[in-house]
Amino acid sequence: MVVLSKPAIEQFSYIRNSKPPSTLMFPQIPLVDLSKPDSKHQIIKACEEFGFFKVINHGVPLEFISRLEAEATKFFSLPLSEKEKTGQPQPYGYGNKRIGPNGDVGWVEYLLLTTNQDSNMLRFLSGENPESFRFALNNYMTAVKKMACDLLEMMADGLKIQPRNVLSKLLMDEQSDSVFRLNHYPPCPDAHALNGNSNVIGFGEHTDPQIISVLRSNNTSGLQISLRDGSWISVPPDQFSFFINVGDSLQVMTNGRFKSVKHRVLTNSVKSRLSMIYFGGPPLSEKIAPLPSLMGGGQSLYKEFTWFEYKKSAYSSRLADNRLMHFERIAAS
Ligand SMILES: C=C1C[C@]23C[C@@]1(O)CC[C@H]2[C@@]12CC[C@H](O)[C@@](C)(C(=O)O1)[C@H]2[C@@H]3C(=O)O
Ligand SMILES: O=C(O)CCC(=O)C(=O)O
Ligand SMILES: [Fe+2]
Repeated sequence: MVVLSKPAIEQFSYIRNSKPPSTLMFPQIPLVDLSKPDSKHQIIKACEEFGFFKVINHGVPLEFISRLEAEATKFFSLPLSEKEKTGQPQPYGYGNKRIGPNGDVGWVEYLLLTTNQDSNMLRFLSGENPESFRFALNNYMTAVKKMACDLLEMMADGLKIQPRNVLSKLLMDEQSDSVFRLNHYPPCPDAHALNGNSNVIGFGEHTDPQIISVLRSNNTSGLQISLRDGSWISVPPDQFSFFINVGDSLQVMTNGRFKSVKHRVLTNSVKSRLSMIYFGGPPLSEKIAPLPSLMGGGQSLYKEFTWFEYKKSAYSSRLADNRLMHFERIAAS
């Protein structure tokens, strides 16, 4: 990570904390225990109320998680010139502070990869031992994709939709346009010194455009989600669990019954944060529309569009923009 001088750090956005961090902690993040028989109902409730939940007893081997964390830590510890050999994230590669193509910045460096075998995402990797990095990525991504598909099937069951693979088959498709991201947020010690009671933005507020996102981080706090009333709550970190985001596409497919969750990451002044996120997306040609059984005889809240069209529009937007707004159908009065 490039070390910024004080004037340069001022280009980052700050969040002023009105309350001390402890009172911002919110313990009631929905918790889904996949070993319990009623977990599908918990999932539906969480997707409707928060668009977000935490998963335990997930079945992803801890060894896959710690192996990838070790490889990612090694990669981000390389000199900048080495990391840059991976190529710029256009759209896949190594990125530093600039997020997306439209001027967003954050106190973060990252690796963005496609999971599509055809595109041979792993050729983007550089570093000392790309083979062991590839191996760790493959094991982790296979296990997390399987969990994402299991969750989507439980959602279909809970929503009484048949066949139960109606959502998961989009991730299983060979042409699935899924993405994998490793984010490294170095400590940002200058934030408090410069601005007193405030935090620097690591990753600005946004919703994820895909169907479902599966996030795992180390034990450093920073992730926040926005509630319906617009307030932000901190998600206590848990390195042994996964956090699930409803994406914009799943909001549309459930005709607004599930809500995509607005989230952001604040930097920590002492510890670095490392997160790994699988964004499960459909094939580019897939039509994103409400599932017929969720229309209840009513109208779709959204215009018809393909994932290609939505992605194109998303990539011409800023991080905090409401991307779904352009695809909402105006209700006839
Ligand atoms: C500013 C942007 C970064 C982003 C593409 C976009 O134009 C708007 C959506 C952003 C987002 C958020 C979720 C994922 O991290 C991501 C990979 C995605 O699919 O959409 C990022 C994009 C990115 O970093 O390129
Ligand atoms: O790094 C994190 O914890 C979340 C980042 C995020 O929301 C994203 O990459 O889309
Ligand atoms: Fe996100």
